[in-house]
Amino acid sequence: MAKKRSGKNSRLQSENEALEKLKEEVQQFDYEKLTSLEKFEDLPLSAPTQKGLHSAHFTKMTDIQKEAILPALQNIDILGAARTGSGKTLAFLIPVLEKLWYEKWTQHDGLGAIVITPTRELASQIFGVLKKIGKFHAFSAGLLIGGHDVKMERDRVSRLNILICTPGRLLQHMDESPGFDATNLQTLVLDEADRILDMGFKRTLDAIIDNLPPSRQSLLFSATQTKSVNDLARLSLVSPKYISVDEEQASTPQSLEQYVTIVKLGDKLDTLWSFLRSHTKNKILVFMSSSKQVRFVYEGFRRLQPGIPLLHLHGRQKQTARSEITDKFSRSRASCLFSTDVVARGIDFPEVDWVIQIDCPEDSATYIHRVGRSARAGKKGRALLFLTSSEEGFIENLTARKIPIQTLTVREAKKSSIQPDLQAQCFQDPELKYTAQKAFISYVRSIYLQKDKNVFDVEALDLEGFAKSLGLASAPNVKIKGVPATNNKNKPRALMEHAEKPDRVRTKYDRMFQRQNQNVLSEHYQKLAGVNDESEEDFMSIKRQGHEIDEEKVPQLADNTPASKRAQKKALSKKQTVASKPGPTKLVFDEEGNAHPIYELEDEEDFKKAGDAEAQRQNFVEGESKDMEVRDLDDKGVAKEKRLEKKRRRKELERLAKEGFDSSDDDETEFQVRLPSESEAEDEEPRKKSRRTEEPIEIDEPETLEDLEALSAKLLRAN
Ligand SMILES: Nc1ncnc2c1ncn2[C@@H]1O[C@H](COP(=O)(O)OP(=O)(O)OP(=O)(O)O)[C@@H](O)[C@H]1O
Repeated sequence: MAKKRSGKNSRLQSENEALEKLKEEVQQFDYEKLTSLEKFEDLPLSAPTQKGLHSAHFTKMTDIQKEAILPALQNIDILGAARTGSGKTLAFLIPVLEKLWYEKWTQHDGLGAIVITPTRELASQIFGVLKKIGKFHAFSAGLLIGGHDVKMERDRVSRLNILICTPGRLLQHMDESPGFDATNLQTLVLDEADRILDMGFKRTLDAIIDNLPPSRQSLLFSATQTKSVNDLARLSLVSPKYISVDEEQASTPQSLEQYVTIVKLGDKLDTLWSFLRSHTKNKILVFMSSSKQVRFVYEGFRRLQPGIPLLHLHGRQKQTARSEITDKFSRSRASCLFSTDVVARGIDFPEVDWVIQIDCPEDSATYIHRVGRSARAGKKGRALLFLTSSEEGFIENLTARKIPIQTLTVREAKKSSIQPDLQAQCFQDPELKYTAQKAFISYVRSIYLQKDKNVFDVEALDLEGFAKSLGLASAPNVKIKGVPATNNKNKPRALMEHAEKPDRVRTKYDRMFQRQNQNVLSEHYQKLAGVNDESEEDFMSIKRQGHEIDEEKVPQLADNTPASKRAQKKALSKKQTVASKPGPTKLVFDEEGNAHPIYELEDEEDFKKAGDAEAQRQNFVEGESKDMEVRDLDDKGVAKEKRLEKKRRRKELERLAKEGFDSSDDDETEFQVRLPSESEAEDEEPRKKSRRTEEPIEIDEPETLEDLEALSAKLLRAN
C-alpha cells in the first residue's frame, strides 16, 4: 500500500515538474525563434493538446496560429486579426486548453473559460473543433445556444469547465441558472469580436461583462478586427497585443477570385437562375438580405427545378432544421444554399466553389465575411457580387480596403427569363404569391434601413420591375409612413419624410405597426409560446454596425395587398372587425378599400417624457397581451355561436333525412369539401345524377287539403 502511494506521489511529482518546465519554457520563449517554427510540436504545449492536434491531423501551424498562440499562453490579452479561413479557431482554442492545464484545472473547479460567438451555427462548429483537439484532456465542455433544451443545460452548467455559447443564451444562464458561477473565469474569448461588440449585442455583452471577473484574460479574434478604443475599454483589456498577420493586404484570401456584376433589380433573379443553370456541378452559397427573400427564392426556384439541389437557411427555422441543412450543405459536392447572414461569419463549409451575393452587403466587413465562406485554408474559390447601378459606389468601399475585384458582364444571350414561370406559379399558388409579396417588402425595408446612404437609395429602386421579377403583377403597396408621397409612379408609394431621423421614426413605427399588424403580434405570441424559434442571430442581416436598432423596434412596412380577392375580402372584414372593437384605433380607407390607421408621429419630447424606450415597449407588449386576451374571448364567443349554428343545421338535416330526403348536397360547410382529381371528376357527375334518379322522392297521392300542404312543404325543402 505504502509502495503504491509512493508510486503515485512520484508520478505526481514528475507531472508537476514537467508542468513547471513547460510554463518556464513558455514564459522565456525567444520570439526570434518564432519564424523558424513550422509545426505544433515545435511549441511548448501540453501532451494532451499535442495528442489532440495530432489525432485531428493538424500538424503545420498557420500564420495566425504561429503568431497568436505563444503570447496568449503568456497570459497577454490578444486582438487577433487574420483573413477568413486562416485558422483563427485553433489560435484561441489551444490557449484556452493550455491555460486550464497550467492551472491544474479539474472538473470540480467550475467554469474556467467562455467562448462567445454571434451565431448558433458557429458555436456548434467551434464546439466540434474543441471536442476533437481537447479529447485527451479531462475538462468538461458544453455548448449553450438557443434552440436547445434550456432546462437540461441548466442542470449541467455548474459542472462545465469550458462554455461555447451565443451571447443571449449565456446571459440567460447568468440570470436564471442558480449554479452558474463565473468568479474563477480564466479566459474569455470573443470570436467574430467586432460583431459581438457592435450595437446589435451591446446591451447583452455589457451585462455579460458585468458578471465576469476583471482579472481574466481576454482573446478577441476576427477577420475584421475592431481597434476601437471604446470597445476595448468596455472589455477592460490590459495592454492588449494586436496581432495582424496581413495588415498590408486585403482581408480576403489570396486564392479567392472576386467579381462584381451590375444588374437591374428586376433582372437579379433571372441572372441568378441562369448562373445556377450553368453551374449545376458546383457548390454554391447565395446570400440575400432577409429570410423572406430566402424563402421566396427557394420556393420559386424549387418549383422550376434548376437542375441543382437547392437548400435554404435562415434564422426563423427551427434549430433542428438549421443544423440538418448546414450538415447537408457541408456534406454535399454540388448544391446551392440560399441563406441570410446567419452563416456569413465563421462557418467552415468545405470547398464552396462560389459565393454569390445577390443583395449588396451592408458594409465591406460583411462582404469580407460572406466571401470568406469560399477559398478557405488556402483552397481556391470564387465570389460574385450583384450590384444595381445605384449601388456601384460600394465598389469604392471595397477598393479602399484593398479588395481586388473585377467587373464581370453577364452575357445576355446566356440569360433566360423565369419571370413568366414565376408569374404562373404565383398565379396558381396564393401562398407563393404571398411569400413573394413578403420578400418584396422585406427587401425594400432592408434598403431603407441601411446606414450607408451613399450606396443604398430606396428612391432609386425600380419597384415595378422588381415586383414583376418576383412573379407579382404589380408592386405591393408598401408604406413607410409619415413621409411625403413621391409623384414618380415607379417609386414606392412610400412616404419617407423622416428618413433623416430613422431611430425616432422606428420607435414610433414599432408601436403603430404592432398595434395595427396582427402578423407582428402573432409572431410575438408565437415567440412567447416558443413556436417561433427566433434568436438574436435572426437580426444579423438587419442590425447595422453603429446603429442602435433594436429589431423589435424596426418599422414593419404594411403590406396592403392580400394574395387573392377572397383574401382581400377576408382582410377587409378582419380590419373592419378590428375597427369595430373599442380602443384608440382610427381607420381610413384607401382607394382599394383597405383600412389603415391614421398615423401621426409622436413628438420626440413627449416620447422621451414617457420614460425609458425599453420600458415603454414592455408596457406596450403587456397592453397588447391583455387586448389579445379580450379579443380571444370575443373570438371564442363567435366560435361558440358558429358551433351552435352548425348543430342546429345538423339536426335539421337529420330530420330531413328521417323524412326521406337526401340533402347531402345542400350544405358544403357541413361536410369536408375535397376537389376531385381529374379521373375522379369524370365519374363524379354520373354518380350524382344516378343517385338523384335512383333515389326519387316518394310522393304519396294527396287526399286532403292538409296532405296537399304537407306535400308542397316537402317539395320546397327538397329543392
Ligand atoms: N493548422 C492547420 N492545419 C490545417 N488546417 C487547418 C489548420 N488550422 C485550421 N485549419 C483548417 O482551416 C479551416 C479554416 O479554419 P477556421 O475556421 O479556424 O478559420 P477562421 O480564420 O476562423 O475563419 P473565419 O474568419 O471565416 O471564421 C478549417 O477547415 C480548419 O480545419
